[in-house]
Amino acid sequence: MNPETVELLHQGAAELKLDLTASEAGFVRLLQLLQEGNARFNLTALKTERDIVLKHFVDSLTCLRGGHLDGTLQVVDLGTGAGFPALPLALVRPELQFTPVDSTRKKVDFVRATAQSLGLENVAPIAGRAETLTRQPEHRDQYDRVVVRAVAALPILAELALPFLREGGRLVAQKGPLSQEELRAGQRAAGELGAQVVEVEPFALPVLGDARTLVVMEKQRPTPARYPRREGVPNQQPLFWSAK
Ligand SMILES: C[S@@+](CC[C@H](N)C(=O)[O-])C[C@H]1O[C@@H](n2cnc3c(N)ncnc32)[C@H](O)[C@@H]1O
Repeated sequence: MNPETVELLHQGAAELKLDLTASEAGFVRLLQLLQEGNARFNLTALKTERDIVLKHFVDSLTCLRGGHLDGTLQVVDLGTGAGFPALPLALVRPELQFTPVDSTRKKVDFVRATAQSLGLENVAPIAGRAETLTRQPEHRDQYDRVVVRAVAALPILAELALPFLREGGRLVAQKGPLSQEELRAGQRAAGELGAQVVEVEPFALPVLGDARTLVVMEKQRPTPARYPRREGVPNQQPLFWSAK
């Protein structure tokens, strides 16, 4: 990582009130592993150091806003792709135990190998679809948090994520700008699935200023057994949402 990019990483983190001195070497290595992975198979559309550092690393760290990930927690990263937001969060929060989930085995293999290479013992990825994993007793109602970035519209996320959570657990969804329609559908879906939207916080991505929204849902009752519907249905027929 060139010195200007290292500086941007620290500048972005400082806007989030994070000190990355202890984890800087991990981020430098993560960038290298991502670029090597990209050369072998197309892992992420972002290729430049600056884009990866600001739009993957710093963007992932914004999930820490609001303190929803404070403590010793079991956290699913739903639709982790190449490991976002789980890998940057795991680098700065060793007390969080991450289960990154993705339906694409190739991506999960990359995240596992990368976590091993970084010496991250708090990352244990699994391959599978949320609709199927949350039908398994070892994954349903088990986790304290689900984090998610860039996977689907809110009502779809609610159906895929809330079944992972224990009562009192929270879904922390990092989104772009949010329409009133999507928010309303998300609120109705949350209610249907046993949860409530407890926070909607618009903010600007550090350094770049791009619009982001952190949406937090808290699970208050068990999710009805009929959810999630079978694989693909939450995306094809989102609850309370036709604008997709
Ligand atoms: C656009 S990528 C986002 C990756 C990553 N979260 C990020 O922010 O860079 C969405 C990922 O979600 C995964 N995904 C979508 N639906 C899923 C489901 N139902 N269960 C598990 N993974 C899913 C896809 O395979 C894909 O890797």
